[in-house]
Amino acid sequence: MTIATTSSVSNGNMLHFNPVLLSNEDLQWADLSIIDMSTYDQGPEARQALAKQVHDAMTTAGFMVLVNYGISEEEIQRQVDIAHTMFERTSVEEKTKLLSPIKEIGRYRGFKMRKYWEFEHNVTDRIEHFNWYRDMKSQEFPKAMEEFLPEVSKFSDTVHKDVLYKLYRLFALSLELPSETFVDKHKYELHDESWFRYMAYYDEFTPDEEAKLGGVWLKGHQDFNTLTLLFSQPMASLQALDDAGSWKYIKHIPGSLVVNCGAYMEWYTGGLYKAAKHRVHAPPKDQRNHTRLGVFYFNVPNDEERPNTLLESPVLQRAGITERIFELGKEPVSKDYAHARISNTGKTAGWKTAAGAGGVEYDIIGGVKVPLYS
Ligand SMILES: O=C(O)CCC(=O)C(=O)O
Ligand SMILES: [Fe+2]
Repeated sequence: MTIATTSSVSNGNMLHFNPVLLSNEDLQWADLSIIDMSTYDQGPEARQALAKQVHDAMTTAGFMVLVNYGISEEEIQRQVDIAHTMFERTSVEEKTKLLSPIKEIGRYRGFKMRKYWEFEHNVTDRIEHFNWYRDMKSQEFPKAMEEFLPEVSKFSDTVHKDVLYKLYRLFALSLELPSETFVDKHKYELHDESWFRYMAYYDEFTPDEEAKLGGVWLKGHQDFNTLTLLFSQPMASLQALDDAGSWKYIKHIPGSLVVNCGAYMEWYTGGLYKAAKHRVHAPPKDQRNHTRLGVFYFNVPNDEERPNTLLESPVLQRAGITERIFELGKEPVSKDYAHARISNTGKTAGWKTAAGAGGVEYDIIGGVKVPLYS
């Protein structure tokens, strides 16, 4: 068994996480659009050009990479350091006390410990995560995070009210919808099941376990939420499935933000925008034996929203989309569907089935067909 080494040095009250060095191996990279947000406030033409890029990225891979979006590389590293400090300094007893009520009520707030998700051939995951709501007063945090809570709160607010809202305004523009269409469905002030996450993948499968999983650390899937924001990390590990059926690594651009289209955005656009098919694979040899530690935001609509196709979009109309994904009034309710998806992740037959390369299995969750990719 390999021992995952997480190199860290102490900096006052804080541990510093040393990210793995970039790989020198010749890897197959996904060809994703890079969107430079520095032009967002440079007038209607510049914004229209960004919206066009969003449209093109979302109608193809369902992935895009933002640069110059207002959060620096240092600020991301600071969040990773807080995550590292918190994971290292929180006892198993405290983590157990703050366990996510995943099974009980399908909610992520709190910790998911390793080995909870069940994958192929009876192998369980090696992923630990801690999740929080943007209304941070509504939950308990581990003690080791307490002194950092004001800055975590500031970071979370900026991600939602600045980065995400700008993105939603670009999405609306790209669909020729009123500017606040998506902002109004994902209001900062209202409650929903969106979750921020610190997520650690420990490189500690036995060779036998890893062989049973074909080197896959998290099976190919689509996120169910509207958009996922993944702060880029140096370990080559996240992969996108391209149209030719090949998995390609997503290249690290320091300080960038990987944006992933989820199922709700696919529903809102009647399938015009594609929920990104992605997975997490073991890194190349020169990045082994290092923990992969990242920061994420998974955004879902406010609790009472019922995501369905926005047929009023002239872009959808021109694309010939005339039917809603759900009959009016039969759409899942955001808070209920989140419950169904969260409680079933890593637990259904689809997650446990080894279909072989290129295979797709389906679970039915909340009446919706949910694919998993091998
Ligand atoms: O770890 C990553 O980069 C992606 C994680 C992921 O796909 C998920 O949690 O849904
Ligand atoms: Fe995902």
